[in-house]
Amino acid sequence: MSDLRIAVVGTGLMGADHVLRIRDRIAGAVVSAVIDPDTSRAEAAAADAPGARCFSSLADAIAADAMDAVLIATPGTFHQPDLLAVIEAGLPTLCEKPLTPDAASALEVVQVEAAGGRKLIQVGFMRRYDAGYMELRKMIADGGMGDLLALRCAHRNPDVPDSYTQQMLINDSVVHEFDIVRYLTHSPVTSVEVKHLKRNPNNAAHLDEPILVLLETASGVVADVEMNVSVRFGYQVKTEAVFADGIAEIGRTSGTTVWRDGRFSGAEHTTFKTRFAPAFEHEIQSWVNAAKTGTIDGPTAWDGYLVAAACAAGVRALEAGERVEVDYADRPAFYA
Ligand SMILES: NC(=O)c1ccc[n+]([C@@H]2O[C@H](COP(=O)([O-])OP(=O)(O)OC[C@H]3O[C@@H](n4cnc5c(N)ncnc54)[C@H](O)[C@@H]3O)[C@@H](O)[C@H]2O)c1
Ligand SMILES: O[C@H]1[C@H](O)[C@@H](O)[C@H](O)[C@@H](O)[C@H]1O
Repeated sequence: MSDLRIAVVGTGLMGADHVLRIRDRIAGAVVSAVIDPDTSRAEAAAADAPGARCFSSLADAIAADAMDAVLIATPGTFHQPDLLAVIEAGLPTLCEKPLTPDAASALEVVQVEAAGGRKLIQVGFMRRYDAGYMELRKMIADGGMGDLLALRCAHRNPDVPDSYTQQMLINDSVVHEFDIVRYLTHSPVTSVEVKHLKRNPNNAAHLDEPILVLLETASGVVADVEMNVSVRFGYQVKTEAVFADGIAEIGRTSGTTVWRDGRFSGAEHTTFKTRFAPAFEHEIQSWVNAAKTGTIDGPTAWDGYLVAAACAAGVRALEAGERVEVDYADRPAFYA
């Protein structure tokens, strides 16, 4: 079978990284088009992808029949029109998280996809492809450690761009925990509460963080998430699962520890690019394999909608300072 021709939409931090990954690490696919209104970025990405054509809009690339599948890596606020366009064009698509930044526009994507009768949209919740999270999910399902009582999560970023807003603490960052908590527990998030921790003086003036987010699932598991985006010294995503008969922890270090001069030291990641590199690779290879048969293999648009609905409650909880119940639309039979 010939290589899958992928158009990468948005060639910023994430899109440029995906271009290199597809070129160097993914089998059976090539980057055939790069799309960005910022032509210098598109050209820089094209230079990394032999044979790729540059476009300034997805519409132009679709009109030129430049791809078999699409990888959307633009900021979430730009996702919805492109998602509707790829559904209309029948193109299997991997869309970086969030599906869209609000529940109403996410639900519209779901409804349009369902009406078209083909699952074409996969959402980039790459933690589902991380070895640690996969092992933890299995451990929870196996039940060998007894009931799962709680999840204790830390999500720490060294910094964020100037364009990062207070609401993005929830719908750009904790968005990952909204998905993974449901994935780990097989149970939807039903309520959200947010507490402000003591403000970090290192953060930008418009950000009031770190925050502590409490997610409760229908099964009664509470997950607490320390969301902290100005730690400066590293990137860390870790989860401790508290069971009745033991504790499991994933994500603490990136490898070798050294014992020297009476002290232990070890490496820690400084970016999601390395922390989740194997997960991104696993995610994209699975998606490529499925896209070659015209479908997807991972979190669906419905998963993206559920997270968007939970994030909407999260933003209300952040702003109102009170516990907020999540309001979900009924699941269309198409996603049963
Ligand atoms: N899974 C992860 O861990 C992870 C990590 C980083 C970013 N992301 C996601 O990836 C996406 C991109 O984030 P980023 O940090 O790379 O952003 P970025 O700002 O670095 O890059 C975005 C690029 O998109 C371009 N763009 C904007 N509108 C466009 C349009 N309509 N068509 C084509 N290009 C357009 C911009 O010019 C820019 O070059 C976001 O959805 C973000 O949440 C995911
Ligand atoms: O877009 C990024 C990305 O999703 C990272 O995985 C996450 O740690 C950051 O908080 C977020 O801003």
